[in-house]
Amino acid sequence: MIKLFITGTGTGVGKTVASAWLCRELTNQDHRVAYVKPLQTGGIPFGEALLSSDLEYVKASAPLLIDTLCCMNFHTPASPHLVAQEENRPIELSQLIDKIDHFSQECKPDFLIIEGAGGIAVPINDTEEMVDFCKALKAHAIVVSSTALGTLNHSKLTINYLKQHGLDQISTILMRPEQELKLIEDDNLLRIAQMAPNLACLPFYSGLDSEKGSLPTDFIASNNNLQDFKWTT
Ligand SMILES: Nc1ncnc2c1ncn2[C@@H]1O[C@H](COP(=O)(O)OP(=O)(O)OP(=O)(O)O)[C@@H](O)[C@H]1O
Ligand SMILES: C[C@H](N)[C@H](N)CCCCCC(=O)O
Ligand SMILES: [Mg+2]
Repeated sequence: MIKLFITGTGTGVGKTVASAWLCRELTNQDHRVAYVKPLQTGGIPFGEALLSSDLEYVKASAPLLIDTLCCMNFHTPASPHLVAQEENRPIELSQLIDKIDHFSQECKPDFLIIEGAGGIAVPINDTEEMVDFCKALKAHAIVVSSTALGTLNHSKLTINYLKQHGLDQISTILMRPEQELKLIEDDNLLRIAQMAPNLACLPFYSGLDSEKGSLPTDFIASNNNLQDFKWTT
C-alpha cells in the first residue's frame, strides 16, 4: 500500500480539489484507492450528524473509490488544536494512526490518500503538528501549492519544513491561478521542480467550489506525471 499525505502551503490552497483529482485519476487507472480526512473542522450539520465537505466532494468526484473515512469532525471552522480545545475532544495522534491502520487493513487499498487540515505546521494539539502526523504515518508527502507569484517562498518553506523533520519522500501538485504571466509561471514550475518532483499542474476552473458537487469531467491536468511516477515511501 502506498500512503500519500496531501498537505499544502496553507488552508484553501486546493488540497481537496487535488485529492479529488488524484483519487479520480488513480481509480481510472484501475487502482484500489481509499480516501481519509482524519480531522475535519467546520463540519456541515446533517440531522444529528456532521458531514465532512472535503470527504463528500472527493467521494462525488471519484465514485470508484473503495472506501472513505473521517476520524474526527468538529463544528468550528478553525485549526484542529483550537476546535479540540473548544469542543473538549482532545486529538491524540496515536488514536488517529490506529483508526487509519484499522481502516486500511479492512479495505486493503493500493493507494491510501490522507488529506491534512491547513498546512504542514498546523498544530493538532499542544505538542504535535501535521508534520508529525505525516511522519507517524510513514507517508509520502504531496505538497499542494500554486504557480502564481508568491509561491516560491511558500513552497520552499513548506518543503524545507518537511525535510527538516526527516521527511524526504515529497512531491508537488501545483494549482494554476486565474491569471499570471507565463514567464512567472514557467519559472515557478521549474524552480519548485528543483525542490521536489512535480506530479501535475491543475487548471484554474472558474466557479469551482469544493463544498458543492464534484470535479468537472473536463478538469484536465497538464504536466501529468502520475502514471510513470516511481513511488517510494
Ligand atoms: N483549480 C481550481 N480552480 C478554481 N478554483 C479553485 C481551484 N482549486 C481550488 N479552488 C478554489 O479554492 C477553494 C478551496 O479549495 P480546497 O477546498 O481544495 O482547499 P483546501 O486546501 O482543501 O482547504 P482546507 O484547508 O479547508 O481543507 C475551492 O472551493 C475553490 O473555490
Ligand atoms: C477551517 C479550515 N478550512 C481548515 N479545515 C483548517 C485550517 C487551519 C489553519 C490554521 C493556520 O494555519 O492558521
Ligand atoms: Mg480540504
